[in-house]
Amino acid sequence: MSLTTTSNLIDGKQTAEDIKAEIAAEVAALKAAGKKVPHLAAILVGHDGGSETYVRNKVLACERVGFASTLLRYEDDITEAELLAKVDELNHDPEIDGFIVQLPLPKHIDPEKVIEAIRPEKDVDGFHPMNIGRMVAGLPALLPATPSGIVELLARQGIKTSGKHCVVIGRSNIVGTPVSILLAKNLDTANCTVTLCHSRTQNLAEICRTADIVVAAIGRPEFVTGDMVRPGAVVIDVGTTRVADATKKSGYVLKGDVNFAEVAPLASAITPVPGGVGPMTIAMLLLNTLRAAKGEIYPR
Ligand SMILES: Nc1nc(=O)c2c([nH]1)NC[C@@H]1CN(c3ccc(C(=O)N[C@@H](CCC(=O)O)C(=O)O)cc3)C=[N+]21
Ligand SMILES: [Mg+2]
Repeated sequence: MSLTTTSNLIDGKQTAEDIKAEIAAEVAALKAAGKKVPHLAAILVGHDGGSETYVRNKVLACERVGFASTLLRYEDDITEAELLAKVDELNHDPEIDGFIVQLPLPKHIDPEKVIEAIRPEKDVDGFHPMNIGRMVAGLPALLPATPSGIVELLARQGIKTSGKHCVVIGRSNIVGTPVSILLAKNLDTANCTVTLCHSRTQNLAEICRTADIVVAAIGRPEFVTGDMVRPGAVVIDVGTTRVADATKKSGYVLKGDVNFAEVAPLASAITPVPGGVGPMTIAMLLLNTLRAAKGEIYPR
């Protein structure tokens, strides 16, 4: 066993802690100036285990940085009309600076309708078409948290992106599509050449092997295998799927979209699951809430 192992692990947890410390300092300054602290609300419908964990982590993160937070819980038989009414209450509540509706929602509720009902100024998930449209147009916007977290993580790790070929796998509205747009932008932290791959892509493995940076956002555990990654590539794993495991006290293990055992030895840098992209998502949600509270994007 070597005593001088250098790790290629990208520490998303620590980077998220750094961002939270910066936010906490700003909150302290707001407080000192006699201003109200940012207030995030989260709507959670039903009892999905993953959603419970993520929302709990978001509330804990609010406490950590000095935000106020409110968790609104509803049973999964809430009607769409009732949920839309709750959204509108939050839209008009001057105490609430930003809020999210945790996804997925029960099948009888149309998530697009709920997202469109959120006032763009309070849409700290950055999912509203107004924020997506402004992002695409390069206008100031509340950016979706996972995509902006990935860009921020690469930047803070000193990973060069300009001119690099980035292959994004997955085209969801939440991750794949927006991260491909952000990474292609003419920004110091982006400027990539982006290829967006999905379930209909031909020669996926071959395309992946041409990537300097791979972003895996498919939602299928261990989808990216060693033969798909060029030695020296940077690998960003967005997946967090709970896979049943009777040997664990929780009854499950968290699996990324990357076969870590095969890919980590090849990669120049790789995000672990947990402790990679997930904590960054939460840090960027807090940053959006701070921006919303300060009226940075949509002046009040
Ligand atoms: N309206 C909405 N906004 C979201 O941002 C949103 C959503 N719905 N639905 C689901 C996805 C997923 N997501 C994660 C957030 C944190 C972790 C996270 O903190 N993960 C920890 C591990 C947590 C665990 O132990 O399960 C980690 O990777 O280290 C993961 C996933 C936000 N999402
Ligand atoms: Mg993660």
